[in-house]
Amino acid sequence: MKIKTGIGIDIHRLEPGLDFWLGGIKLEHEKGCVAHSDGDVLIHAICDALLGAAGLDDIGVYFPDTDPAYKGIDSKILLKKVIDMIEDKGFAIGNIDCVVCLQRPKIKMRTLEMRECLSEIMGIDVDEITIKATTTEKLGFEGREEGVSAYVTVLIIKL
Ligand SMILES: Nc1ccn([C@@H]2O[C@H](COP(=O)(O)O)[C@@H](O)[C@H]2O)c(=O)n1
Ligand SMILES: C[C@@]1(CO)OP(=O)(O)OP(=O)(O)OC[C@H]1O
Repeated sequence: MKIKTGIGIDIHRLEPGLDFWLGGIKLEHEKGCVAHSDGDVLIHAICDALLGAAGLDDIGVYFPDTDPAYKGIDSKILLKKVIDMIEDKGFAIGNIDCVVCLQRPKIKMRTLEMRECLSEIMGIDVDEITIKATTTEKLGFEGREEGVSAYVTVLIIKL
């Protein structure tokens, strides 16, 4: 049995008047992520962690932000494509651990919904996905509510 780990980080700018997609669900907030896709920073970090663990390249290589095909795309579609890619290489997901750095809004009451959504796409038990949230105590770009960052580690297994 071969075990591999991966890490993924993504950051997006927050601006007023945009939808705020996070972990596959839409949050109620006056700002949303500036992006080529729907800007789901958590899903993008999960994709990069999975791709890295499987020895593949990063999300922007497979889904370039210059390609009109991905304009406004639902990041859940990209995640499904990444799952297919790692499964094609013979890997199964062990667990995924995530941290979101976001000053506002509070998201902890919605993380179960995110985990359920992601577990359905990834075909893994909801307990294998953990999502933590932290403000940055008003420090840095997250603290100034200029942006949001997500940090993800994964473990994948080749039987
Ligand atoms: N966007 C956020 C940020 C934090 N939380 C929850 O609040 C707790 C306290 O946050 P600190 O930044 O003071 O550590 C944190 O542990 C999260 O449970 C949140 O829900 N949404
Ligand atoms: C998802 C992709 C593709 O639409 O674009 P963005 O939504 O801008 O997101 P980012 O995390 O900057 O890069 C990955 C991309 O190539």
